[in-house]
Amino acid sequence: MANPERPRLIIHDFLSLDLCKELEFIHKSCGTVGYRPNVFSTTLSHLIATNCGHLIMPFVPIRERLKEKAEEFFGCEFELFVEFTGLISWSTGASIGWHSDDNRPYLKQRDFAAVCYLNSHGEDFEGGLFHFQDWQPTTIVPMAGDVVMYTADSRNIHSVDEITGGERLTLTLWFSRDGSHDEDAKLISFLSEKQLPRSIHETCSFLPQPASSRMYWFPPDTASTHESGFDICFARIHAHGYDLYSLQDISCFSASDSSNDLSEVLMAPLRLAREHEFFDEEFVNILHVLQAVQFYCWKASELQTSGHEKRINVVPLSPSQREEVNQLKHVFLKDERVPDKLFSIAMGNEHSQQPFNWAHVSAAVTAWEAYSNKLVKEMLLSLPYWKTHQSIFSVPSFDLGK
Ligand SMILES: O=C(O)CCC(=O)C(=O)O
Ligand SMILES: [Fe+2]
Repeated sequence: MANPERPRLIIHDFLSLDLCKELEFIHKSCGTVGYRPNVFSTTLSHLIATNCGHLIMPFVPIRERLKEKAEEFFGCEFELFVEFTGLISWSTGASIGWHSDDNRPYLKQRDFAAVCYLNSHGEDFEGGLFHFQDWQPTTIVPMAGDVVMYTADSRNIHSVDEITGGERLTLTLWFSRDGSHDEDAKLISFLSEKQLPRSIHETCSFLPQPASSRMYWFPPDTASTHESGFDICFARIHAHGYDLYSLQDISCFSASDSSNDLSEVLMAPLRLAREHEFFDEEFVNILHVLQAVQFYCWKASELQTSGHEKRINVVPLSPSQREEVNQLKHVFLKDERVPDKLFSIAMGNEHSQQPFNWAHVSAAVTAWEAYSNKLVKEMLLSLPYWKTHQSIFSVPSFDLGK
């Protein structure tokens, strides 16, 4: 029950499991380094920076529902503003001690928090329980679809236990009463500055572009060296059992040589390999590969039954190609055990448990293009309304001419 001294709210099943899965897809195909050790995040501005502004669309109705709920529950007679929206994943070893969410001078504008759990304790991860320091409930067991809302001040001191296995995922929002911290205005101006396609018919409008400097992860204790860091996209692709085959001559790169800009290789065309063969279709860069792989994981069960008949071209790797594949892996993953531990999918119920089939990967690429195209179209139609109102909202389909 509402306690005026400890204003907090727990709502079960606020988000559908389908939506949780879609947001998981977005995070795992776009996420970058987070704000704490072993934490990864996908902010809306990061999506725009990687030419994936269209992936904001699934967030729009949820942000509205959460804001409405916060205003209703916390009795705000006035409009709240969304100060931050992000997908945040916590891997093995991540935790946070007792704190309030406004506990830094630069966080004082935060008035309320909403944390939506997108996966479940005991199924997708171990550890990671949420605790309030006092008053009920003291412990919240994260379950997909549930939301916890609380004031960001010292009336709601809380902590998160260390994650001991798997990857815990949340959608986290902070709300502010201060309009100068409205995230929407910044996002709209960022979106407007980007070279957006003039129309959906412009080819490749949905192709992602890696933001190189932010896609590289370093373990907290060796932050200044390249020795045990790894590329996040590469690591996620690897965690699903794939390798990458570059069309570039990579013989000049070596794991210990940081004088070459290694990340260039991942910005260039790549092919997807698995065991002793590769799929002879070109992906424009590593983020393109990752989005296709994660889309396959998300939609695996539907793709299995859709009877996709497109001809696919799978080629055996020659011994020298196999060597190049291994060399590339060594450059970008270094010690494979570190990324495998952070992104282990052993606990998840992803497609690793279903028989692998290149035809389904091919079907996933086609389906991913259709999904992305649909969102690009919706975003392009919505943007003029967002600019006019300086607010990101679900434009009624009547206004969009649907
Ligand atoms: O993920 C959670 O349950 C809460 C995270 C948290 O306390 C924070 O990010 O400040
Ligand atoms: Fe917090």
